[in-house]
Amino acid sequence: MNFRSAHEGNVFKKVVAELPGIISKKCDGYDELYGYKLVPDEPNSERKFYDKEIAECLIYKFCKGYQFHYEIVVEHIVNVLNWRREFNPLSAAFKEVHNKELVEVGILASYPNHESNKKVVTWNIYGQLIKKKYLFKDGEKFLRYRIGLMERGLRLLDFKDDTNNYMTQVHDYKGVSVLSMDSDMKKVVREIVLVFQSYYPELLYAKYFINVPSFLRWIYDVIKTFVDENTKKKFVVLSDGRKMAHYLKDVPSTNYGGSDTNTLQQENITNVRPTEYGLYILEKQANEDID
Ligand code: HEM
Repeated sequence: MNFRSAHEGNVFKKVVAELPGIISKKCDGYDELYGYKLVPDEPNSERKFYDKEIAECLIYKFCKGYQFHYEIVVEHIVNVLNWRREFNPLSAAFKEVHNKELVEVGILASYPNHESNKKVVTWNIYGQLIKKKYLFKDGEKFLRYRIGLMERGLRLLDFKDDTNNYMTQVHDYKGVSVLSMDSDMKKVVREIVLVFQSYYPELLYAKYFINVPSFLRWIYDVIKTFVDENTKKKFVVLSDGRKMAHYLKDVPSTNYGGSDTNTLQQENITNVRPTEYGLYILEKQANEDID
């Protein structure tokens, strides 16, 4: 953790110290973030889930993301926890069964030899959805699928490791044509972009949009209007997908300019498990449902 001034260090300490009270008052006690417990366990609790170092790394991300402005940091943590309590992203990631056609286009891969924060890559092969517009009709289902993928991707990060605590994402738009984006799609895209911006701060390192022909740049310009400045700086648009190899050393398959003959599907990490605390929350919810 780096503090550029005493003020930053003080804000961080204040957030850590006051968070238990804030969460119990403003989040109905919901203290889970990306599967980790943000506040210490009760002294008499049977099971212990709190990992001080991880919790502080996560709180530090919020402080950094909101420029160590105490009120804004706290407001965002409260919003994120309340959103998680309602939306239940752990369920989207580890319990719900998503449409097979969506699952097929989201691939999680890990490249331990890559440079910092390019070690975990989510590939979204959205070009393959072009003839499947019906998948965008139910925006909620699409959103739950995409958030589930995001949460599972977060499990591959190591929040204690500065070289692997952000993720990289790739959108492959191969096959997308001029008349490809209808209003259902636009609505879904907008919603996901806003959810990522509001509830997943300081997690994206770089985002590549590949196989985007020049006549589709207008879509980029439209979507960019609802993306915040900081996120936009992380975007790279490439017309030729093979150029990906300039940005990710070990890219699979020659389609992305790599020498590896593996396909993306072969690299896909499917056996991602929830954290212990995530599992505990899911089990508790299941028991409450039975009651
Ligand atoms: C019709 C085909 C397309 C589909 C199905 C599609 C799908 C999506 C979806 C679901 C998202 C939400 C964010 C995510 O899942 O990571 C998204 C975001 C985005 N897309 Fe596309 N898209 C399409 C075409 C394009 C094209 C041609 C461009 C041009 C570069 C583009 C640029 C973007 C940008 C800039 C974002 C915002 C990313 C973010 O804020 O994280 N999209 N798209």
